[in-house]
Amino acid sequence: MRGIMIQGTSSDVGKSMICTAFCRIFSDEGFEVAPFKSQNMSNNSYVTILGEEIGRAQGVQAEAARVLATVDMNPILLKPESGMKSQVILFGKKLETMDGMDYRAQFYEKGLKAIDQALANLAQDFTHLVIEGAGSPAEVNLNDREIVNMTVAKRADVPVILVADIERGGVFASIIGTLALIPEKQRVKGLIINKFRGDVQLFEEGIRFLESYTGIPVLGVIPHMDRHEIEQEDSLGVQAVQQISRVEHAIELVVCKHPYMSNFTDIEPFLKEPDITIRWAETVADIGHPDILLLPGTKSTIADLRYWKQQKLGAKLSELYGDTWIVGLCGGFQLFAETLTDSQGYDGTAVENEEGFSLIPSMHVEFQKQKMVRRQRGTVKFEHAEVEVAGYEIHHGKVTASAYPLMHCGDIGEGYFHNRLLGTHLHGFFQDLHCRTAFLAPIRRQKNLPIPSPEVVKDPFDRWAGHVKSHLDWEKVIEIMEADQ
Ligand SMILES: NC(=O)CC[C@H](N)C(=O)O
Repeated sequence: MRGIMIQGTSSDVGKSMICTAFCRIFSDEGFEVAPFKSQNMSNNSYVTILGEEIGRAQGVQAEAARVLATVDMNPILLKPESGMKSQVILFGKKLETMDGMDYRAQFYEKGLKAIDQALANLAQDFTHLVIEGAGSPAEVNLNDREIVNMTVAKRADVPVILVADIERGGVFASIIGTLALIPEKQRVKGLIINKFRGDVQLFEEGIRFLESYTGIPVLGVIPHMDRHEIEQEDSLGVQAVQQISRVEHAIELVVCKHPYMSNFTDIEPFLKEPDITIRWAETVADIGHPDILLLPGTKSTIADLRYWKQQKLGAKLSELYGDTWIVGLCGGFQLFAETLTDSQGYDGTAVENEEGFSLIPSMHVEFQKQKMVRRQRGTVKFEHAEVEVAGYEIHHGKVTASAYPLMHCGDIGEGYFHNRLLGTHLHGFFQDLHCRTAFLAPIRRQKNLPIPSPEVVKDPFDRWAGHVKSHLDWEKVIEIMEADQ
């Protein structure tokens, strides 16, 4: 099998997004291509159609490649939770919870085996892979135990393209420093300068310097793209999820930033609405009096509940209730319960009976061993519209409360919607344009904002891939990929 690996000079240089673009371009050109990342560390996961968990980025990249996402595309997923531990997901299934030391000591061999197995499985269905690295490949203290960068490039026997982010500065030093420290430097066959702002021609001299100093071609300088509308995956991307609207009387959306927040990709769809200002609240004092207060998912509901109790969020919620639209997604929804039970600590903190914020009468959450991982769809009745929504669930908590269900999934009620309080276990709820528009309609009406009619925009993958391709020497990329190592 052939392929190409994208490594970065550090985290958040845009590796995932470059891989997404490559997946779409290869797919356009008729390659049988799949994304791959050996190990992800993220609380944003993607649910495959078989109800297994992988990192969101590989799920999204599979969509870009127009193939079904499978667990082989991301065999190892670490989901950080309370107490400095992580839940280890192997081939889509929860294995165990470990701290970092144990993980490193016990998992290395198992991890390598999983990677080889996944690569072999992918080779049966695909001819080419777009492989994403993680963090920096130059963490010299980890060289003998790493299973995310050069180890993977070697095992898959693919060339590497190194991506650097010019926005954060130090682009020359980060490229040259990385090349000086990594093992297998000869695998690096190309460089990409990402997130460029301004006139690319002004960087000509920079390109010449890099090429003559390193002997490696610069394959392209990719200008920053503001509204690409493709989901971001790791928590560094959270900074990007905020927005100041220029619209007068804009809708104010405040998001509670739980210490163990997960699935923040649920908030990204609101960035597509130019009449919404989005702010984060780390403390109750940050909340103010917004139009919408959103409590996202959390890896450790009880731990975050205790954090917010200390902050006296309960009193704030009572003050806002009935006026502000209060939205809880997954763990955020569970916070609205009267009581929560986690006898065995499946959510991270063992407790028999923890009092919740009691916004929903007789709602009780019980955390169960069995993790509910599935895709779900249902019908939601809003004030003036009934919409079909599809999303996915990932939670241990089972909720008992049936009054005012938000939606009907067949004959089963899910979530809660009454008196401007909305809660659901469904991630991806606001991703749906029709659902988002119907939810926002009464708020827009009240604020005298125009209600847009949902229009279908150009496929964001096509737009992003077109942008990347037009700034790359694409023929050279193919040549690098098809050459023998
Ligand atoms: N994704 C989430 O928000 C999960 C909520 C909670 N930690 C559970 O497992 O039930």
